[in-house]
Amino acid sequence: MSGLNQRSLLLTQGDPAGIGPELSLRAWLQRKEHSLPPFAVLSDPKFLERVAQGYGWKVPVKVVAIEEIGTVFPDALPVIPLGVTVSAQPGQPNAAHAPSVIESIETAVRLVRAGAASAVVTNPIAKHVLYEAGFRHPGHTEFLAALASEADGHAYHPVMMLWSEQLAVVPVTVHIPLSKVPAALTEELIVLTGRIVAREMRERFGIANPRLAVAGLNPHAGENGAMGTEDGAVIAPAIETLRREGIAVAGPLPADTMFHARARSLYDAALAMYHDQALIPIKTLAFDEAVNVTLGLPFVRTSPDHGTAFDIAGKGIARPDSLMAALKLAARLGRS
Ligand SMILES: NC(=O)C1=CN([C@@H]2O[C@H](COP(=O)(O)OP(=O)(O)OC[C@H]3O[C@@H](n4cnc5c(N)ncnc54)[C@H](O)[C@@H]3O)[C@@H](O)[C@H]2O)C=CC1
Ligand SMILES: NCC(=O)COP(=O)(O)O
Repeated sequence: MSGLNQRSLLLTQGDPAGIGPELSLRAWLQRKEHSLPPFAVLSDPKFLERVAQGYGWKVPVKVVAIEEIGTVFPDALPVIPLGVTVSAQPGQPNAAHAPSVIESIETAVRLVRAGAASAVVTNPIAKHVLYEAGFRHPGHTEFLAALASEADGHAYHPVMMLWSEQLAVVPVTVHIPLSKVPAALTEELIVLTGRIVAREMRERFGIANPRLAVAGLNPHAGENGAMGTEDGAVIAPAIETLRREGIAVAGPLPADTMFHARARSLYDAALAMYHDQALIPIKTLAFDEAVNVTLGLPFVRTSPDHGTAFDIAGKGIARPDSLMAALKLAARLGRS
């Protein structure tokens, strides 16, 4: 495998009715001004050509073998074709699109695991559309871990991190209803998540002694038990365990005061107890720059922080910034 090829990234198709296709084309068009690393899209080349034509964008689409990505990328958008044809109207999701969405992810993982490219970058998928087609995984995060486990028999615990220069957040529980969070939140889960975050902040992000901040679950981190018991009974003991292991951890912190600028300067990553506790602060601070990166996998995966945005798909107004940030972060982490 050539060095050039090993630096290439594989970008999945995502939901073809969402903004993923137009963002992939836009990112390629802006490759020079943003010094983007070479990438190939795993999709139907004819579909991408039609999307480009619809906007009047000059994007030559070229079917490539994986080792050609780096050499083709300066002059054409490299595409690795799927075994299915893709036809979709922007803003009109359909469960019939699921096979191409899933095949694109599976193929990217297989190729990266085989060492043929350095990282997987995923375009957004609409989870409910895939569920309609029988998809059993809550989202990419869990699906990618399942694919990795199927391949080598190891049980991976995937950890979702939303990263930006200003803030990195980790939801300890992820794609579950809010009503199920208290029961899902165990000392073991918090410790396991904290260990993975500390390790990968060191090994992948190059932070020698990462500082973690752990949020409480309840108002005022429980107010000494008067406003909830999980903070003292579950979160505090998990923090003690992590500290005994030599990890620098603060908490449980009241979640309402841990995301302002001075508080953020005291830690490298914040562990939040549920999805929105983590994602609201980072999407408010850095919606256009933040990247979703999955920790705990045997390969690098990043993604833009946003979803399929069916409301604006096909209008040509979707911003490619977060996808471009995801491509750059994947290239950086893929080198570690
Ligand atoms: N990594 C992934 O695959 C993700 C997938 N999703 C999926 O996306 C679907 C829609 O989710 P929503 O909560 O509506 O979030 P969304 O991120 O798709 O849209 C939220 C709002 O942000 C706007 N927006 C999103 N991306 C934008 C961009 N690049 N430029 C300009 N405006 C942008 C949209 O127009 C909308 O008003 C859901 O089915 C969800 O499962 C959501 C987040 C991540
Ligand atoms: N809100 C973030 C999100 O849903 C991302 O999920 P995933 O598909 O990356 O697991």
